[in-house]
Amino acid sequence: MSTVDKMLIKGIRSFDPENKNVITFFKPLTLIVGPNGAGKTTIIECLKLSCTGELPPNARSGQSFIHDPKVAGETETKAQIKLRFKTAAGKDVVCIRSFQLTQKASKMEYKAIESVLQTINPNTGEKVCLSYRCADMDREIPALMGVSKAILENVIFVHQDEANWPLQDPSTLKKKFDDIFSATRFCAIKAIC
Ligand SMILES: Nc1ncnc2c1ncn2[C@@H]1O[C@H](COP(=O)(O)OP(=O)(O)OP(=O)(O)O)[C@@H](O)[C@H]1O
Repeated sequence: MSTVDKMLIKGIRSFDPENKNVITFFKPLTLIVGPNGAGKTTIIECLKLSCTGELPPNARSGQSFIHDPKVAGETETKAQIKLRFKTAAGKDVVCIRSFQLTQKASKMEYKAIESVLQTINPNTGEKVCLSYRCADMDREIPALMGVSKAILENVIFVHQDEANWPLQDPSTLKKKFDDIFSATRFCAIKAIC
């Protein structure tokens, strides 16, 4: 079974860009407790983004997900999420995703600037790069974890704003079930008697 070990968050929502906030996850369970606005949802959002590449539903294409530079009187925030997990095969893997939010003349500009997926050689401790491309990482991480992207997005790290999807309209529900059960990978067979 794959396990999430540690996550570093810098410059995401209320997480300060100047400090390295590290969350360590414990076995068999980690409870995240805190007052309203403390950042509990942000932790789940960062786990989901790290594993699937998907921004939260209320992120305004990334702009409201990155710590607002105006809070510190700056014009730019550099943000990073670093996730360390063990694959289903027991290998240590690190995923690093970096972002930037810049105040331009009339609007804020969000950019995903670099990403890297590394594995750690257990004998030497040396880091070996598996991928630099976001699209490859978004595919490779669920495969390394042994969990589909649809399960990570809709079940394990489901966002609180989207948690009622089982009660949504029939077409949304069908699409989610098709994704979860990979129905689109199989051709439909209908028997007529
Ligand atoms: N772009 C941003 N820049 C700076 N701070 C932000 C930004 N977006 C959101 N915040 C702050 O981040 C915090 C978001 O917290 P989050 O929703 O993760 O908290 P929570 O612990 O899940 O709260 P609740 O219990 O109310 O669900 C809030 O305090 C909000 O004001």
